[in-house]
Amino acid sequence: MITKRLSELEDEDLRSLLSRDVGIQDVLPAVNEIIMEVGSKGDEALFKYTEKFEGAHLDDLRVTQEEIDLSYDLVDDRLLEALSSAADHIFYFHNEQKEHDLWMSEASPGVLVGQKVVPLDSVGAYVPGGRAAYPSSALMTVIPAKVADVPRIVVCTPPQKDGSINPLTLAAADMAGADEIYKLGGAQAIAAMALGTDSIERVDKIVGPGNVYVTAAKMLTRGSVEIDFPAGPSEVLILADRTADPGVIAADMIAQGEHDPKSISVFVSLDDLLASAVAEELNIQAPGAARSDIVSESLEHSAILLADDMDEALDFVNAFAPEHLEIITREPMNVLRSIRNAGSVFLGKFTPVAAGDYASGTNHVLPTSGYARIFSGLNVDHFTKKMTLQMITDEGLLGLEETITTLAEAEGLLAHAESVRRRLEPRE
Ligand SMILES: NC(=O)c1ccc[n+]([C@@H]2O[C@H](COP(=O)([O-])OP(=O)(O)OC[C@H]3O[C@@H](n4cnc5c(N)ncnc54)[C@H](O)[C@@H]3O)[C@@H](O)[C@H]2O)c1
Ligand SMILES: N[C@H](CO)Cc1c[nH]c[nH+]1
Ligand SMILES: [Zn+2]
Repeated sequence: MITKRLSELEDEDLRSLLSRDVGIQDVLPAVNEIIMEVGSKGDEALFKYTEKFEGAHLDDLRVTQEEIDLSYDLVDDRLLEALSSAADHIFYFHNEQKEHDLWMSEASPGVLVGQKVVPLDSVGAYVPGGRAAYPSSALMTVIPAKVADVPRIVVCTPPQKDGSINPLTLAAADMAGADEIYKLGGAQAIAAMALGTDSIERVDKIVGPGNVYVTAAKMLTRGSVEIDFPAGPSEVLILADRTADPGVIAADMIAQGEHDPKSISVFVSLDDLLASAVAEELNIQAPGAARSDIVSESLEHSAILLADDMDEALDFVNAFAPEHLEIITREPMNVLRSIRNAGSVFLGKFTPVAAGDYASGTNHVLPTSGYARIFSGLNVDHFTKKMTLQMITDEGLLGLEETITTLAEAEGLLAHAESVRRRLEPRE
């Protein structure tokens, strides 16, 4: 764990914090081999890798309706209620986020311009399931696709050793509205959805989080398929002043660390005493964490950084571009004004990342490794495309004639100019 003043960070430490190398480069050759094999051998490769990585021997990858029905029987009612409450909030938020299907507006007399939003034909949602089961990610990936009205939503998630899918994940995928569910994980799942096999018809776009193998596969198959963005090992940056509770900050760092040994938690403190108190709290809480092995590996490459003032802290936050940003200060909304790069922002001391992970309704599939500089988290727009529209009257075209013909002639494209003039000439 790096514990330093921001101004005293070595260049190398700063570079490594900002670049967050989670080892994608190291796994590229192995992942590429898996993708090539799925491309050449199809289902045969999928069965082979499922046996190798999940230890499950399968004859069929598609989940049956009986298995879906059984999953509801296997899951406790209390869990189903929690799923359904989370789903309600996620539907609410994404319905609010949805753009108008169609609009037209008069740019100048007789010139109507507009836009029609159209859902993609098919999407594949990857739902992780290696070190933990992620029913919540089934809701987060399928619900926005449903809200966008995508007609074919495919889910892939790794099976357990006995060949079944975690029943809560299965119930969540079904409850959210998945049309096809496959027992398939890792790079082989991404390759199957991108390239298609006898069992799985290819999709137009793949979304969803995953470990380095999944993220590397999404990056390598881009070209055959569109992807959302790299959503790899989870991360949090907490920015806090002396009003914050050190025990809460440590708990939130540990919560993110329990996802993956490659997860990273950074605390930027505006107060020296608070920084030491958080370090102490981490020492107390981390050994007792349920997944203490994963947490301690994650904390090794995490950091507590001391800022001299708010400006220095904000420059670092924007350069780091965290997946999750918690702002626990006296006036979090004031701080928000200066934030440009973060996947999702959690404002105030009663707003833990876990609320967004499960229940408040915002999406928890978010860009990691600094990609929040250029990508937005998963949202309804990821499942749609926009067609522009125009409808022009004779009066409108007359008003545009001079601009069109002048520019068309300047480009030497005289037929363009003629296509306008011809419409405006009186017919004999
Ligand atoms: N950024 C986000 O939005 C977000 C959201 C939720 C979860 N996550 C992240 O998703 C990840 C989930 O990871 P996970 O491992 O639990 O599940 P996972 O489903 O992503 O990965 C499991 C798969 O990895 C493959 N795999 C494992 N070892 C391999 C090897 N040596 N070679 C090739 N393939 C191998 C296997 O096929 C296995 O099915 C975590 O890193 C978590 O932080 C990110
Ligand atoms: N924090 C994860 C996103 O990085 C999402 C998640 C799912 N379950 C629990 N947490
Ligand atoms: Zn989480």
